[in-house]
Amino acid sequence: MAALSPRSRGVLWAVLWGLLGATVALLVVVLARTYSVRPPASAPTIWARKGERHIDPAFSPQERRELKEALKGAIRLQTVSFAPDDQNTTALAEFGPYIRKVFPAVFSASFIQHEVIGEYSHLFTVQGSDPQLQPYMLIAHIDVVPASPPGWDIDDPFSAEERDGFIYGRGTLDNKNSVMGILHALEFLLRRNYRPRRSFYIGLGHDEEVGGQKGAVKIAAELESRGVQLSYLLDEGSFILEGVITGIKKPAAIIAVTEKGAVTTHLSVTSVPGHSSAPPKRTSIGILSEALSRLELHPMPSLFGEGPESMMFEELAPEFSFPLNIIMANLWLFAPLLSRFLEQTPTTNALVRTTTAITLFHAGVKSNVIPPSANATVNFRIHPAQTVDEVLEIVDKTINDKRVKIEVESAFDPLPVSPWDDQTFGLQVFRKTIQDVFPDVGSVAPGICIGNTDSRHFGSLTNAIYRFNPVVFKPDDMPRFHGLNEKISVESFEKQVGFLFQLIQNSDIDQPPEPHANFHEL
Ligand SMILES: N[C@@H](Cc1ccccc1)C(=O)O
Ligand SMILES: CCCCCC(=O)O
Ligand SMILES: [Zn+2]
Ligand SMILES: [Zn+2]
Repeated sequence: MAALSPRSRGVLWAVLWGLLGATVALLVVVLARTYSVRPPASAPTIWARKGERHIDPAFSPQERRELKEALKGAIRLQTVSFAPDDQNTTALAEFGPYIRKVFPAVFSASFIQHEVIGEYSHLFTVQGSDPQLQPYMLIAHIDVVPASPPGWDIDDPFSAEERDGFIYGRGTLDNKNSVMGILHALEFLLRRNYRPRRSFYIGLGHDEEVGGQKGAVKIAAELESRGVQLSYLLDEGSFILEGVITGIKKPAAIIAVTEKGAVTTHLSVTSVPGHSSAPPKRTSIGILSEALSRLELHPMPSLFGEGPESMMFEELAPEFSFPLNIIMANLWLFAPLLSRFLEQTPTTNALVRTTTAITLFHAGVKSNVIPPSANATVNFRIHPAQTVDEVLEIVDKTINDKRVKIEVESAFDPLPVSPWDDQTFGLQVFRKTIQDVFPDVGSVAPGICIGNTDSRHFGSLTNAIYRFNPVVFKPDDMPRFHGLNEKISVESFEKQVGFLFQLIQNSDIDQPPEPHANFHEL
């Protein structure tokens, strides 16, 4: 220091003080955002409804047996979708008579209209006593993805076998639990002479797993032709996460306010067939395999923090203990650090970037014939901060091989982000109902549905589209989706029905009182 000229010493002191000032300022901002982050808006304590008695979701032992057996019967109907034009239509056709038999009150109520749409989908219109109240909609899907016995703990994925308190079967989580849960909640309310004030629709699509073009699309078009506008729509797509988000102790209800986009590409390479005894330097299989490997080895760029995923972590910040709470409340600063951690597992990596999944590969005709062609399908689920066009441009640049033909089978951009503020009616109802049925849930936060759902077809009927099933979801549940040992505990299913039983009643109030107001019993 002494060796420096007075002028240099002055500059150095200025720099040091400047750095200190900047550090202090940064610290103030970081701590202010952490500790001033609004605690998760808790639902109103007791939700008063004008002049109506509230019916508690207390189901008799007989009713609990009944709802369990009804779900099992639905699982046993193998309503499998293989492709848009390849479904088990026999089972789909049986589903209508089945629910008519299981839900007599729903099908006989004078104020409920049932319609079959697109041959195998179902639309119920439940006419409320107060036509002034804007209707809402609950949707779910009847169809399931295929399942075969190898790898399952039970003999038959469609047996609905009950074991250790769980009902096993394809569709127990995705999504017959919601189909049967919605109808059973309504059935139990009707048996208690309940008539809703606010009208609502129930839409049960029969081809969600293959895009929904014949079910949900037609239901939405029919309601649009009737001029229907919805106060909110609730579909599958997210859960009550327990032990899934590292660093959070209490269960967190994540309500997906958007869903990723998707693009399904078909890659192909053609070449001249010939005798395998005199092979060319490269075959179509080798060329395509190399292109696919490039896609897998060069994941899409991290966009973490540029979409609504940051809302989720900021809303959850108070649930984290120090120092994670500081990181979550300051993603503007720590997003790169957090994304490195999140990309370690498939489910959270799906929040960080557009995902790349090579799902089909067909090539070759015989072991001694040079393959005339090689074909592959790659399924991308697009991060909310990216578009179909941007993804396709990156795919083209990554493959960088004119011998590989790239075709788009289907594509749609990420969905709009639904409202998430204290004034949003649906959100108020969800918070209240979650508090009613899952009092140990520590927070309710917005999220992204990493898969795609039928709800994306209803954007012309409302902008308040939410994806959430009130089922506690643990780390070992994700692989069950479209995978092995799909199962739901009897307790979880009963609570799902209880949630829907409450949701219908809680949706009956006029408009939620100002948020954070004190609510009181009647
Ligand atoms: N829900 C399924 C099927 C689906 C695919 C693409 C669009 C819509 C639905 C999925 O997310 O994979
Ligand atoms: C939880 C994500 C659900 C995606 C929609 C489906 O696979 O039916
Ligand atoms: Zn599915
Ligand atoms: Zn589903």
